[in-house]
This record gives sequence, structure tokens and C-alpha cells, in this order.
Amino acid sequence: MRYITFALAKGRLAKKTLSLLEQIGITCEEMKDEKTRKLIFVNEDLKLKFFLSKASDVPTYVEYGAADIGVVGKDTILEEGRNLYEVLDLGFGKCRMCVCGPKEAKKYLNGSQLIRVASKYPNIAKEYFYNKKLQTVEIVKLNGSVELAPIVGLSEVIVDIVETGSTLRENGLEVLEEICPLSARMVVNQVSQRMEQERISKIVTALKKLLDEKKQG
Ligand SMILES: Nc1ncnc2c1ncn2[C@@H]1O[C@H](COP(=O)(O)OP(=O)(O)OP(=O)(O)O)[C@@H](O)[C@H]1O
Ligand SMILES: O=P(O)(O)OC[C@H]1O[C@H](OP(=O)(O)OP(=O)(O)O)[C@H](O)[C@@H]1O
Repeated sequence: MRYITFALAKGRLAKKTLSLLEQIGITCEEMKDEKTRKLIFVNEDLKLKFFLSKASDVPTYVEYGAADIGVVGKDTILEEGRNLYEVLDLGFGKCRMCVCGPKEAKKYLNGSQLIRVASKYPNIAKEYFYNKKLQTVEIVKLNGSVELAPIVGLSEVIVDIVETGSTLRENGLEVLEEICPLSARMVVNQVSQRMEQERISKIVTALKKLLDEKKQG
């Protein structure tokens, strides 16, 4: 039997992903060792392979079929725009993609003045402002601590993830507009979905059942 390969986003989402998989009997003990430098893990009994990669690379591995299944945030799926099937909302890693800035910056969001928008998510930002028909924006790509940009005068507003809102509050910024809700999703390679339909469906169905039970309980 062929192996089914999982690409999992490392970082914030990894622990919960492994825990959910474990609850449906998909285990990979070796992977839980945070000190390991090993990159790929095999469960011989279940004929499964697993690897952790940078979140933004998960959709790439899945589109190319290097992984059959991926688990990654909706933000990354939207930003990467890869060809894949999104099959399940896993319900954790919940947060929101928002336009944020100082209160006074709200006026720019319906005006015609040229503004800069800093973001780790330039594609999401570009699409949002395009759909809003606000074309007087210049998107500036940053790689982290995006809240700094309006504080130091790099941009008027930012497009970023908001979870508790603490980062915004502590820096005198606020949510000006909400773009969309986010959470961790399961994605599947389009060919694998057909070729391994039975095995993949079994996994998705088991996860759905588990998530439904959790919701009710
Ligand atoms: N408060 C939050 N901040 C950022 N991401 C969050 C938050 N809450 C949930 N998430 C989810 O977790 C994912 C980010 O995980 P993590 O911060 O580990 O990776 P990353 O920021 O993409 O990686 P890197 O720091 O290497 O750029 C996001 O893609 C999002 O879906
Ligand atoms: O609403 P909060 O609960 O404060 O969470 C949101 C913050 O967390 C994320 O940053 P992260 O910690 O991933 O660091 P980064 O800014 O370097 O990406 C995100 O980019 C926000 O800055």
C-alpha cells in the first residue's frame, strides 16, 4: 500500500493538529519530541508519513503532491492561492484577518488619498482593497511585528491577524475593518483526493465526527 503523507504547519498550530490526529488514532510519537532535528516521520502500521514545514510552505507541498494532506491556517491558504481542495474546518487557531491602525486612520479607508498598507499578507490585502474599489493603496510587504508600521510612519494602516487584540491595544491601534474569520483547515491534493479517495475520506469523516462530538459535549 502507498503511504499517505501529511504536511503540517509547524509553530502555533502544530500541537493541536497532532492532538486532533491522535484522538482519531493517527499517532506519531517521534514527532512530539521537540528536540528532534529529524524532518520526516513514518507510521509503518498505518502506512502514513508526516512532516512539519513552515506554514506558508504547506500549500505548496500539497499542490505539488509532495504531501497528500495538509493542515494550515485559512490565512495561509488565501495568501498562497494554490490549487487544492479545502476539505475541513478544524475549528482551532481561530482569529480574524483585519485592517487595523490608529483610530484616526479610519478616514483613509473610504477616501481617495494614497495610503500605504503594511502586511505579511500582501495578496490578501491587495484583493481586499481591490474588491473595495479602493485603488489608491500601496501594499508594503513585511515579515513580522507588522503593528510597528503605522507607529513609525511606514504605513497608514496594516492588514494582519487579530486574536485577543492585545497587540493592537498595547500599541494604540484598533480594528478598523474585518476582512474574514480564520481557523486551521485541512487541505487535500487534487489528484490524491481522487486516487486515495477511500483512505482520505475515512480520515476526514473521523475528524468531522470528533469535532461534532466536541461541539456537542
Ligand atoms: N494570534 C495569532 N497570531 C498569528 N497567527 C495565529 C494567531 N492565532 C492563530 N493563528 C494561526 O496560526 C498560524 C500562524 O502560526 P505561527 O505564528 O506559528 O506561524 P507564522 O507566523 O506563519 O510563522 P513564522 O513566524 O515562521 O512566519 C496563522 O497562520 C494563523 O492561521
Ligand atoms: O490579537 P493578538 O492575540 O495580540 O494576536 C495577534 C498578533 O499575533 C501575531 O503575531 P506573531 O506573534 O505571530 O508575531 P509576528 O508579528 O512576528 O508575526 C499577529 O501578527 C499579531 O501581531
